[in-house]
Amino acid sequence: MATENKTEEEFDTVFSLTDSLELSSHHDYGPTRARIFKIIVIGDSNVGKTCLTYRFCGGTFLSNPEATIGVDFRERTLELDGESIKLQIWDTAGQERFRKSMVEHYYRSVHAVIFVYDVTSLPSFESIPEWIEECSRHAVGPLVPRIIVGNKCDLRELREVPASSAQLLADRYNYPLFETSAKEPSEKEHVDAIFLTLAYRLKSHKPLRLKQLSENSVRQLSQREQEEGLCQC
Ligand SMILES: Nc1nc2c(ncn2[C@@H]2O[C@H](COP(=O)(O)OP(=O)(O)OP(=O)(O)O)[C@@H](O)[C@H]2O)c(=O)[nH]1
Repeated sequence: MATENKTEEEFDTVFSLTDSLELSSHHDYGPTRARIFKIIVIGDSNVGKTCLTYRFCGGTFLSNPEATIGVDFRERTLELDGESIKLQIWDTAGQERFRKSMVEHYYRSVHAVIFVYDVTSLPSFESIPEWIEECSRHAVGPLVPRIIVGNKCDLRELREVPASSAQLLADRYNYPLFETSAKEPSEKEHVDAIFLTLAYRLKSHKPLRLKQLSENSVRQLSQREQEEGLCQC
């Protein structure tokens, strides 16, 4: 899906929804009685933020997305243990020129953050600490769950970021790590698992057992490593 400039009216609608979330935190219900959670997806340009969110919300892969300008919004409602949870996903622009006027809005009342890098681009991985730092600068609280995602695992020959380096970074921050591909149809469940992990965390308000999740993701990675050779996805 091509991203496009949002009209002021569209932004106002979303921001007023976000403002209302701010008033009562996690206990907000939309008209369908679903609790609504705002998740932002951030990372360098071209790492696949739009494709990942579209894969989760739309089910398919966007082969030719345009660069995101400002922010794009997608939603998906999940039924978890008999409860409706609506994830409002903010797909943000990676390019500085398309994001600077919007940054304050991204971080306002955020419930969870997904940091994305591209496994075929070392610079995009090296930027992750800067994105984490930006989050902290915008007063995203330490209890707001965060996940690191390495995308484009299907490009096996082009991988520049070893899974082991990514795991070291994830361990340093104690965030779960997922590696996946928005493109590979067989990875759809893995993409869903990223968002589901956050949804369960937000639903339960319980601290994530980060170490365990981290170990699980390593186990998944190494199992796949054995199965598929180089690529961990
Ligand atoms: N091979 C492969 N290509 C991908 C994958 N995910 C995204 N792409 C491609 O990478 C390019 C950038 O994808 P986007 O989703 O627009 O990246 P973005 O991070 O949203 O970029 P900005 O909007 O500029 O911040 C597009 O050409 C996608 O088709 C993936 O998992 N595998």
